[in-house]
Amino acid sequence: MSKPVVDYSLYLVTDSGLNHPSRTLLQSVEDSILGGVTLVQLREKDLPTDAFIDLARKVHAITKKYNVPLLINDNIEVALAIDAEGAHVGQDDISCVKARQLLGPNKILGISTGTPEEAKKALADGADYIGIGTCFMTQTKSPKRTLGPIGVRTILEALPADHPLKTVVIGGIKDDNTRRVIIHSAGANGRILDGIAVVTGIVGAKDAKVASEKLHSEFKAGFDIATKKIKGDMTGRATVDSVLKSLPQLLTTLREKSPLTHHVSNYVVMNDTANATLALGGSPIMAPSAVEAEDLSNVVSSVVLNIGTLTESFVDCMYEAGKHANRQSKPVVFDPVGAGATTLRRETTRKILNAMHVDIIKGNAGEISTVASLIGCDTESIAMRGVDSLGNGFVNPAAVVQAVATRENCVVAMTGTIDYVSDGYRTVAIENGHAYQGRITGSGCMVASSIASFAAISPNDHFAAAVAGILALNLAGEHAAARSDVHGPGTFRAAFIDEIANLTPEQMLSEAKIKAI
Ligand SMILES: Nc1ncnc2c1ncn2[C@@H]1O[C@H](COP(=O)(O)OP(=O)(O)OP(=O)(O)O)[C@@H](O)[C@H]1O
Ligand SMILES: Cc1ncsc1CCO
Repeated sequence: MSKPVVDYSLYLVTDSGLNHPSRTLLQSVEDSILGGVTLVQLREKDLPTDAFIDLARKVHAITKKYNVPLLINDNIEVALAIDAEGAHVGQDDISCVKARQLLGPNKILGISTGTPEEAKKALADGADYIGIGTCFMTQTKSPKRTLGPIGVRTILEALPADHPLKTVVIGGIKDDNTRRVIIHSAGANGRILDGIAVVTGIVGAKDAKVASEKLHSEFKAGFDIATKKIKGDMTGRATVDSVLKSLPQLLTTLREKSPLTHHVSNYVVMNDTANATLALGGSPIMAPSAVEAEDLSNVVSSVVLNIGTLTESFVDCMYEAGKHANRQSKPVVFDPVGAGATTLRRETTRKILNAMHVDIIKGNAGEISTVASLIGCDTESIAMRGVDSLGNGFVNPAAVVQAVATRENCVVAMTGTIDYVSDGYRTVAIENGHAYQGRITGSGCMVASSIASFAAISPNDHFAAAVAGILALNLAGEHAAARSDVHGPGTFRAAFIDEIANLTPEQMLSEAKIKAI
């Protein structure tokens, strides 16, 4: 019999210890197949061979009924005894080469990998697929360091794009992280994960069929978006020209709808960001407790996460708020304040980018540079901090925002004398604003709030939201600085809030100094 063609998209890995007490493992397997599982691995670390064979036969009877391949974990003897479709081995089990010899050429063989080197070796040793993990911390595995989508991407990028080796991700994959794992791990070489391997999310779920259906549809949604990302598909994105024309209407809509934004922000700027949000026409709620983040996610229209004054409780709240905003498709604006300054800030920034999908990253040049290095942007080719660097520290700032936006599949707004915004497809430079903005604390944080208010009313175009958010405050900055009653940063601060409120939609068009790049 020739090797079966495998659909890796939803791969169930069983674990009797984690199986929901309301049903047997066999029921879990059948329900999950009815819900869309395309491949099953029977993993029984503690069963003696005879009992393992017995259980494997029963599972195989079910999988065969639905034409779903069954792989046996680790034990090649069991795989051969029941004529399973293949086997999966770990790094510490029988070697891939030996397993292939025993199984023959027509069985499916997979191996667990956690580094680019292991992945390349698996390819050379004749594996059909690799399981890449551990992606997130799980009940079954607690490695010292998890890969996160960024680590998964590094492994995908180490593999040749055109080789038939398939890839699945494993470790803490759930319905609420599947989509972003697939999108974020998509490699610059065009490699997209072929599937997700799930343990607890299915066998431990109350209803294995419903859980599988949800996981399958999240995988498909993520795969479609990742494919578009890889192809650089502009479908559905307005041109820069039409975005600029839409800016007055965006301000009008914001004022009509007055969207509520959940701020998990820092102690220094909380009051100013709340007032700036109100002056613009939005509604702020400053809520740093993780306990109310889920409730709030039902009523807010966007979220700002700001790491300015980092404490453990702030971080907990950011994870909760981000996770629930993702679940409800509400935009998340991330402001990695001082991201490069300390290990805690770097690590928190890395964890936030791994733990949720951030729709818009807003930062100054230093912060965006830190993000770029954390996510593995090719810093050489985007020419960061060169000798001829411009005011904001990059030889080519537009290339930096474009590269980070492409890699994270989000919008990046980099502030400074000139602001740069990109979604990876469209990039602009905004030349409005006044030096006084750089002389008061929190002007960047207020920009994040403004972007979040606009993102709430522009859910399908966060690029337009970021451009509008920056422009609105920069115009207010120019107007405030020109006032005869402004004599320095103190009077500017008050006048700035006034001028945010006084800004007219028409000025968003007539005074904008925005260039497409
Ligand atoms: N010299 C300047 N000329 C024009 N606009 C400026 C200038 N300095 C800052 N701005 C504007 O101020 C806003 C905040 O940018 P900045 O890069 O200073 O933020 P930041 O460093 O993150 O601030 P903070 O950490 O205090 O919140 C942006 O809208 C930017 O355009
Ligand atoms: C000054 C300062 N310190 C932590 S946060 C903050 C405000 C700028 O974001």
